[in-house]
Amino acid sequence: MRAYLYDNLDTDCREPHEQNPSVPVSVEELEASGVLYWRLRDENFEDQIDKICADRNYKNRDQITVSKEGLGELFDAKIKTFFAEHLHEDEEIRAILEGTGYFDIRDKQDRWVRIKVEAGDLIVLPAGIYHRFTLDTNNYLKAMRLFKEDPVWTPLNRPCDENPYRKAYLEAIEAN
Ligand SMILES: CSCCC(=O)/C(O)=C/O
Ligand SMILES: [Fe+2]
Repeated sequence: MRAYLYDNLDTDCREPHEQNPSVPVSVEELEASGVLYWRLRDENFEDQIDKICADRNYKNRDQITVSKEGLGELFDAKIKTFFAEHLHEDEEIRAILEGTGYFDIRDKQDRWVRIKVEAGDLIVLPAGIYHRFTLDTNNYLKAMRLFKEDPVWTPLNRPCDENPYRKAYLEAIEAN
């Protein structure tokens, strides 16, 4: 995982969009925005996932392959939905199994922070954070999705600042 400020250029979102010079964002700075990150080791990948699930009460899991082959005729629509700035009323928890991609999150100052993920990365985006996702130019990512009960992945597109989960998120990071 590597995180940095996004350059905000209006070109292909699958390009890196790293500023020049780059402005790196640390795991601690991501945590200040409520984003959690783990690096999972190959040797005991499953054990580490199981432990995080037990600690954080994630009871269920499934997998998604974000690629033309994996999503078939839904591919174009899904890619568009993923990259529209949105929030969810539950955490978005993804363990990357194969491939690469970018999660962009809005930090406390409402700047886009780009998080490059690859196999072995586990990321938790809190409920209420504005974010988006895109593949990179490799056009392939396979992820495990973890959730507590039933998944609540309905994307609520910005603006939805009156949403109670948005308000709770802002209060939580201010208190942080
Ligand atoms: C990498 S999983 C697909 C992206 C997704 O589920 C989502 O909600 C993006 O914000
Ligand atoms: Fe999302």
